[in-house]
Amino acid sequence: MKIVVAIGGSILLKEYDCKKFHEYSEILKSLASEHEIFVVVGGGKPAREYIGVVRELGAGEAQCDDIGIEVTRINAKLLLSALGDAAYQKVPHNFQEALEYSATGKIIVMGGTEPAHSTDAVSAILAEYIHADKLINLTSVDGMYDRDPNKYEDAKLIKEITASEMIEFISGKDTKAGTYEFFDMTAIQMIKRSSLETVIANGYDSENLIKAINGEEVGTKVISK
Ligand SMILES: Nc1ncnc2c1ncn2[C@@H]1O[C@H](COP(=O)(O)OP(=O)(O)O)[C@@H](O)[C@H]1O
Ligand SMILES: O=c1ccn([C@@H]2O[C@H](COP(=O)(O)OP(=O)(O)O)[C@@H](O)[C@H]2O)c(=O)[nH]1
Repeated sequence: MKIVVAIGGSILLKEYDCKKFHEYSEILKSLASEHEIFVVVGGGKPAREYIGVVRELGAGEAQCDDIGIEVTRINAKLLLSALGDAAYQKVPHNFQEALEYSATGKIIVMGGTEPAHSTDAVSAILAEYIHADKLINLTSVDGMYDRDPNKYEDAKLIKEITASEMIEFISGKDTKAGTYEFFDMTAIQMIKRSSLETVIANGYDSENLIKAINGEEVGTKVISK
């Protein structure tokens, strides 16, 4: 299978250390013996901190996004360091480059592309671009809830949702640099139009990636309609 894995910066850089990079590099290498793997890495706390500084310096939102993109690419480089020879050692800056580099047969790792969306959107566009079989989005919570689980103790996990329902849910949410809500609109629209099989799961437990690939019940399944 061709699989796009989005790993939130909140997972890889919860602490500023190499543990999660190592853990994911081992799993991705073993998956790559059977599947074609593309990874999209988010910015996490470092991106939000840098965006905060440049915003204070007077930068507009698109420029703040640009700083965020740079940070996602640094995170992508860190994962490339962990993956070594199993990955193509250059971060694609757009989808065409990602496709080009994948001809090497190696794991591809990228960050952001252009302003006005998050890496969730990058992963969904990439999945459409390369005709992926599956998109797996690994984030810091167990999936999509009926409301923010970090704010509401009684929030309920949604096991299955259609892309159309998600669009309704997310419309009107904040879209400032560094704070693209849980899932951004562009990402969901891509999932809807490309009939992409998508799972959102908790990336703190890297076993969830294997479960999602094997079609076991984990996190939230997004149905593309
Ligand atoms: N309905 C929701 N379901 C799940 N998480 C939500 C929801 N609304 C807001 N969140 C928040 O979204 C956060 C995950 O998104 P984000 O911080 O962008 O992570 P990532 O680094 O994985 O992109 C969670 O920590 C959670 O607090
Ligand atoms: O293609 C991209 C990817 C990222 N970003 C910026 O980089 C930040 C960090 O990316 P991430 O996907 O981690 O966003 P988050 O979900 O944390 O807002 C985002 O908030 C955006 O400001 C962007 O503008 N374009």
